[in-house]
Amino acid sequence: MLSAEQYRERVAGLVPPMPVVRLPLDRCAGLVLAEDVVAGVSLPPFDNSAMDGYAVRAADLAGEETVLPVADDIPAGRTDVAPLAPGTAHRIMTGAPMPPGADAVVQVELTDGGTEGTVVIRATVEPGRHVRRTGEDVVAGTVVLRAGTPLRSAQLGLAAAVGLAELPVRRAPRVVVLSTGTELTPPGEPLAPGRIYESNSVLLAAAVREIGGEASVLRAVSDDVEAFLATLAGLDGADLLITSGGVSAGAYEVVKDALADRGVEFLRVAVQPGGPQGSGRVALPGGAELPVVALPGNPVSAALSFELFARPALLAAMGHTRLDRPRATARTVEPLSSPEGKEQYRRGRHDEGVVEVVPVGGPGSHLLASFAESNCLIVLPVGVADVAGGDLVELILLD
Ligand SMILES: Nc1nc2c(c(=O)[nH]1)N[C@H]1C(S)=C(S)[C@@H](COP(=O)(O)OP(=O)(O)OC[C@H]3O[C@@H](n4cnc5c(N)ncnc54)[C@H](O)[C@@H]3O)O[C@H]1N2
Ligand code: MOO
Repeated sequence: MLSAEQYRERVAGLVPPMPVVRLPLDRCAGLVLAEDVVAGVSLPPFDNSAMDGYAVRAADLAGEETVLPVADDIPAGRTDVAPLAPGTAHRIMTGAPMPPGADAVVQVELTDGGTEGTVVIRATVEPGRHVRRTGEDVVAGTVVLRAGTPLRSAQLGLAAAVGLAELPVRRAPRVVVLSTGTELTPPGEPLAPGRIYESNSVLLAAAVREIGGEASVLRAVSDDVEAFLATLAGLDGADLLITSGGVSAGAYEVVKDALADRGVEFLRVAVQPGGPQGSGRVALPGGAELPVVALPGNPVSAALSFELFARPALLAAMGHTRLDRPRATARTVEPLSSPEGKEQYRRGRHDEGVVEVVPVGGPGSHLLASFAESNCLIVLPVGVADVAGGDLVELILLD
């Protein structure tokens, strides 16, 4: 039996790094930058005003009130800005280029707001006041975003600000999710006796999309090996197949029966939930090799197996270097027990400061509602059988 850590390493090697592609900015959110990006322009690209007001020479202002002639009006976007003559002011708007010769801006609230003719300025200012200097934020020719940076809104805004329309990224992995089980009925349809609604494919596809992957769901296949193998025929472009169900010890273990002789190893991992697992590479009818992670069918087992094994593998393939969720320690308000020799993951809700954690529901891997209610996992490592109320436990923070 492999430990959770050993199995995680095995699955990590399954999905190769995604190819680098150039994508328009609006398709880059959630992906990882593949190359350093150099700014073609400085930010700001020119000295400009930080306030609506008047561009002046600071030395021209003296005493409580100065009256200056207003020689020009500079809205943002103007490109033909005349120099400021000594002893005059230009009305200027936020973001407009500073006129040559001016060294400060007086905000309009400190003036009489005069436009034609003259302005009365009721303040003095130091040189540089309310002027945003060229290159203060970014200097043209320098690296603004490093390879390996996860691209979120702030990074994409910066790329656009330095004039880039697209970025080199590792493309999203294409993950096919396939759940198996003759008992499964798609949600929305009437439920016959002995059947249950299919939920794993919805949960797993959402979990793939949450980390920026592309997920497509194949209709749940029945426990029929031929039907299962037939679905593999159309999977040439996929980067990973995630199956759920059919991997344990029963008489109708469709995934195991179909794939055990085709490159997928089925084994037990010392975790609960998530004991029975399968992983490997399957040769597709077209000749390509498809990485497969075969997860157990119990809903919480499938979810946790994705969390512990498939998620880090996909994140690494996308170019992420931080593969783990944040962890914390907190006091459990209730006692907990765990099967010896297994790493157990209990569901819990921590309070805002992550001081205390309330275990939610029991350890059973069918308890999907308590999983949905939780915002963390409580890790009970191998060797820990009993934890008393008030003891410190390690948490994986999910929110
Ligand atoms: N004799 C043994 N029986 C079982 C063992 C074992 O070691 N010996 N292991 C148990 C553990 S632990 C798990 S986990 C499950 C894993 O079983 P399978 O991966 O073969 O999954 P199934 O039998 O197909 O389903 C298990 C359970 O989950 C429900 N299920 C399956 N798929 C879905 C889905 N897409 N949406 C919602 N619910 C699903 C299914 O109806 C079953 O109730 O095996 C134990 N048994
Ligand atoms: O490993 Mo199973 O996932 O305990 O229910």
